[in-house]
Amino acid sequence: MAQYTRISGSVGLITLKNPPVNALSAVVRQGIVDSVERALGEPEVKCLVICGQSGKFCGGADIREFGKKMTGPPLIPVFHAIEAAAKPVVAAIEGIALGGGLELALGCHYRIAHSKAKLGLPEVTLGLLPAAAGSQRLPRLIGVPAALDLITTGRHVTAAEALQLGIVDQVTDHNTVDAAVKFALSVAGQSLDARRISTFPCPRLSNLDAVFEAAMQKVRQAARGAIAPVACVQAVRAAATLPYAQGLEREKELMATLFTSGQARALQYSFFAQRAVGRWSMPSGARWDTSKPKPIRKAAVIGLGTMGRGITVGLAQAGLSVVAVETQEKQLMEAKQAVSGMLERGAKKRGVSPPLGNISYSSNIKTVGDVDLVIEAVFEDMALKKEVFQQLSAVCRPGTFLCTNTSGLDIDDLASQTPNPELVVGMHFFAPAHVMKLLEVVYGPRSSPQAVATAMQLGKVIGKVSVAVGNCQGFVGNRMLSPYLSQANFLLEEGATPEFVDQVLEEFGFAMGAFRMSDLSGLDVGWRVRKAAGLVVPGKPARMRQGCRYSPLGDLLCEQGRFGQKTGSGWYQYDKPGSRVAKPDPWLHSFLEEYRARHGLVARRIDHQEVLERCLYSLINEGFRILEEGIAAGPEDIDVIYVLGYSWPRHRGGPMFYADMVGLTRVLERLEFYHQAHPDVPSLQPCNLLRKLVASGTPPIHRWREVIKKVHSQL
Ligand SMILES: CCCCCCC[C@H](O)CC(=O)SCCNC(=O)CCNC(=O)[C@H](O)C(C)(C)COP(=O)([O-])OP(=O)([O-])OC[C@H]1O[C@@H](n2cnc3c(N)ncnc32)[C@H](O)[C@@H]1OP(=O)([O-])[O-]
Repeated sequence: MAQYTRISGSVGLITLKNPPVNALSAVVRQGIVDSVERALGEPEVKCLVICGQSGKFCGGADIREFGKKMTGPPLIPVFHAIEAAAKPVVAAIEGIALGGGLELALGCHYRIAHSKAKLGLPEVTLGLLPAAAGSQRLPRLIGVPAALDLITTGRHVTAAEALQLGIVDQVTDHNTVDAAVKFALSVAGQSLDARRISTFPCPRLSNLDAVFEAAMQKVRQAARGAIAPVACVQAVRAAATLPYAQGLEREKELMATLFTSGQARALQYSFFAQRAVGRWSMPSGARWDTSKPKPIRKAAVIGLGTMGRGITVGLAQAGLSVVAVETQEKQLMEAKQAVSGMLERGAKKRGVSPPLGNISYSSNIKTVGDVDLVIEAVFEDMALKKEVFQQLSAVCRPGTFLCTNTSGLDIDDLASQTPNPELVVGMHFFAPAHVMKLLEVVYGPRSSPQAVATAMQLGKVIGKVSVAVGNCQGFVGNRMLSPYLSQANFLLEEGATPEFVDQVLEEFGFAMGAFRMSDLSGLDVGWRVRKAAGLVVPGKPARMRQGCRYSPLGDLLCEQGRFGQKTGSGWYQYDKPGSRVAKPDPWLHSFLEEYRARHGLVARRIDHQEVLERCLYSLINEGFRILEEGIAAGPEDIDVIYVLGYSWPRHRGGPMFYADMVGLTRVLERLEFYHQAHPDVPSLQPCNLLRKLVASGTPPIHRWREVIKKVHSQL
């Protein structure tokens, strides 16, 4: 709702009340209309102030209403009524003014912001554009280049930047509503002719075409198939070239296309999924709302390689006290220098001082005796990790949580090295650990709910989106990647090239195709895992392992020392070791030809559809298996992992959302087709849960949990 009160007799105060972010729901919109009308009708009222309750101005349109039947007054006329008012209307912006929230403020005659407020038009991140006249008013207020930047990136700006850009008129460190009331009284009675943004001409640009061409090129490059950023540029162009009323029409047209697009649905699903993963649950019945985390004040990181350094930086930046341990003195010194550099660069960017004092460095593991939680981040080697866990059990005080940063090793096996396995959880960070948003929190069968809650909470404190998942080979992300990569390899055996497979996957929206990504992460990583799993056995029949089809192509490249970018060659060739520019490699092409000839394989023409379906559907099928086994609690968990950790195109929601969009019946049919053609590839065999979902009438994704629950109850 919107509450109307009178302040100092002559100020009408409208307070938006719709927790948690005062979104502009139908009731709020109606409340604004009624309150404005009332204030304008009261002769004693000289001016109006609009604010939001609980220190939040407004988080924009109510996203929960999208896709439902529209009720209540539409936003544009509401904002026009405010702008047309004969009494000054001042927006008192505390906390946030985002999307429709900022558009509401732009409809007001003046804007006063608290110094800690954040403002922005993030609609593009939801697959939309600022369609309550934001795309038309903002360029008129701050000029085309600045508006293009804000609208196409959706970035939030601080109050200070908003003041500099001319979005707000005043910034205060004190009570914003008081400041706005005072300000409103000071301008009461003055002409408002120069305050109505919709009447402003858009500032002229001599190089208009060049500016828009450059903007379009930039978004097309960054967007990888996303349509909203392109529509945002088109809407701003309308503001720059058309009268306001026509610009609004164009904005409406563009919004209509976006609103009904699958991309907007995917991005909005992704928004809610990222929040839903915080409400985790375990098959044991333990849940986020019944498991209390223990506060962590002091943590230790063991092993200061690339991952350990990033984790140390993340913890220190979040204000925690960190003991950073590396047993070799020389490596310890190198790590200290690297960590300090990372902290200094990060602090410079954020305009704060680097939290160097939060970290104490040590070469002695005994120094972690008084910490609340340890994150072990030594080399991915089970024997080494076990040794470290045994040492930690001896030196840590009782009750210390022991976490391991691993991308796939058995958490329970490690936990068995300690007298208190309930205190052990996995924390799978993604490189670079201080930058990547994703954290897989892996619980073993003996991890306590409190240990999981603590790791999840710690993830939140250091700015991660944490997803709780069960213990299995590769957890969720890497386990699903395995059949995807296998298919990519099989396609090469059958006639494709790495360039073609990557091109198809990149056109789909991945930042990098399977082979470019493998070259970047290092081919030796998977080789080591396959060796440990007993798959790389010289002398075995080359293309079968444990009764299933196996491609040794990656192993053969590693045997040649081709580990990817770091060695200057892998699936591609590079100018020099470490170079990032991948070039097709004639050597690789002849190697593939020889390989096919040696194994009697005849290259055939493989089309886009086959590459996409085999790579993606096998990955999705593994996702269904993961859900069936209860390793992930719901499809949102998998989708968040893939969007944040594996560069799955955000505008496609995630693999499970994509399956829903394609249609589960179609996914099932195609998997059946490919499994018939490749009966020795078990990952192409449709899993039970997928069959059950189809049999139960292909419910939409938000209802899958009901079917999953039934499957679990039958087990
Ligand atoms: C043809 C039709 C014409 C339409 C006209 C277009 C109008 C306009 O241009 C479109 C928009 O405004 S688009 C909108 C543009 N605005 C945006 O894109 C802003 C989106 N929001 C954000 O970026 C962040 O939530 C904040 C920074 C606001 C708070 O961050 P934080 O402090 O870390 O908190 P948190 O954990 O993130 O959220 C807490 C709870 O609030 C919930 N919720 C949040 N916003 C919501 C909303 N607008 N709505 C509903 N709910 C919203 C959120 O789900 C969560 O619920 P849960 O049940 O507890 O899980």
